[in-house]
Amino acid sequence: MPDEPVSTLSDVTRTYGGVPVLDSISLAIDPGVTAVIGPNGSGKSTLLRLLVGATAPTTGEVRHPGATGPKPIGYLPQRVPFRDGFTARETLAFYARLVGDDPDAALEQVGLADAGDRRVEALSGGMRRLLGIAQAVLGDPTLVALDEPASGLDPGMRERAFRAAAERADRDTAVVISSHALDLVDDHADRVVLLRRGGVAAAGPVGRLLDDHAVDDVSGLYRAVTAAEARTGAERSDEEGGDGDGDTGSDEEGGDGDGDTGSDEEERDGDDAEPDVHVTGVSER
Ligand SMILES: Nc1ncnc2c1ncn2[C@@H]1O[C@H](COP(=O)(O)OP(=O)(O)OP(=O)(O)O)[C@@H](O)[C@H]1O
Repeated sequence: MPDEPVSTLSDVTRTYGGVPVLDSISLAIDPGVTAVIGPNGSGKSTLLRLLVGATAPTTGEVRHPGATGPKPIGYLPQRVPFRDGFTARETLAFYARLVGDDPDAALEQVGLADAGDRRVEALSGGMRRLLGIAQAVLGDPTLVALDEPASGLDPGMRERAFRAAAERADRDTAVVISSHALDLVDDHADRVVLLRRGGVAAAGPVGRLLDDHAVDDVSGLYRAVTAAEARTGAERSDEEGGDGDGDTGSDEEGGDGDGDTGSDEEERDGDDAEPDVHVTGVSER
């Protein structure tokens, strides 16, 4: 395994309307599959956007010491903007030409070989997602960041999408996947980053985190960490005479709220009343 991580975030804060969405995060992204999990609105998409350079940090630094090659970074955004009027194959061929890759092999890999002649606007939402994954991994990037690749896919396809993504990871390549599909995270992730209220609540190899928290799977880890943090928040609120935020439930099934609709200048609702229970600066290194 190379000594240097593929990417690093050093003390990164990202604010919207002056409110930190991610607060002083430090992470090293090593080769392998890293799953970014956490409740709706915890900053998963923002973390991926920061990683790929789609959003600039407000403070701190994102670096890519190990991301190399003609296309160092591949990215599947939460909503994929393909241009209408072209077929799936034509769409991929356009991007494939830029990096000398084979569009048909890419279609095959995500299970869209039979849909190559269909226009992108006629594809189902799930098929567009698969096409987005195929586009993201064209050119064999060293850092692949996929935002909710399994969202909207049927059981067979979500497994296929995750497997296709995970297979990209090797001793040089990091695949970072944000997802609410904790069963797939269990099956395919080497490491987990669990975001919670703007901070990294847990990060590290899956096996080690499960041992540390005495749980059997990633769902158990999610529940253990979010419940422990909610308790901490309630304790703090008791001490401060407040009422806590009572956010103990899992948001895994809370749909795929995208929270990614506005410009960076857009103001969001202030939530300053939330107890500040971030565990920041957890690094895998
Ligand atoms: N461009 C933006 N302008 C204003 N606020 C934003 C912007 N992008 C994200 N946010 C806010 O940042 C917070 C985190 O959003 P983000 O989409 O990163 O969370 P998430 O964990 O990916 O959520 P989900 O699981 O619902 O997709 C949310 O409160 C969201 O409203």
